Amino acid sequence: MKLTAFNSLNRTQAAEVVRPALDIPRWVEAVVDARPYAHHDALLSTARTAAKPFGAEEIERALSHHPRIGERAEGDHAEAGLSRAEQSAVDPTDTDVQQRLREGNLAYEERFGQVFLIRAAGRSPEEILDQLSTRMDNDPGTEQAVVADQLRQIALLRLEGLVTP
Ligand SMILES: NC(=O)NC1=NC(=O)NC1=O
Repeated sequence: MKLTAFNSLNRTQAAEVVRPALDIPRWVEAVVDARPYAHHDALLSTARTAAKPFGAEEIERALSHHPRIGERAEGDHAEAGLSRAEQSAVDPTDTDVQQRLREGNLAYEERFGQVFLIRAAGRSPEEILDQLSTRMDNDPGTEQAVVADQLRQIALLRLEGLVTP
């Protein structure tokens, strides 16, 4: 949707447009309530500012919307489509990659108690697998900051596609 159209929606409609980017109510409201935006950069900078910091419960809520890397999001709602597109470099028929992702995801979840989240767009399976093993060495506090940053990157990338200049 164009920025001008986004500016003219009512609050409820505008919230529905941006929610697939990041389902954190405080963030959605901040982005919606700063309208009208004079230009696209103002939208992105508001979204970036509102996405820092995230509280632990906000991260937990947002993570619940992300399928595991390698598991294709089901459904035809906006978020599932975005997730499938972001993970398009991960070939579901590559059994070696799938196996390594499955094992890596499980090990990560056992250690950190939450899904492994990475901004997958633009990354090869090898890069994702490399991040998955590298981040296993993080302590929980460090890893939580990394997860928050990945959430921010995904949110901004999605927002750029949902509301265009
Ligand atoms: N577990 C994940 O990292 N999921 C995802 N990363 C993305 O960039 N999109 C997703 O759905």
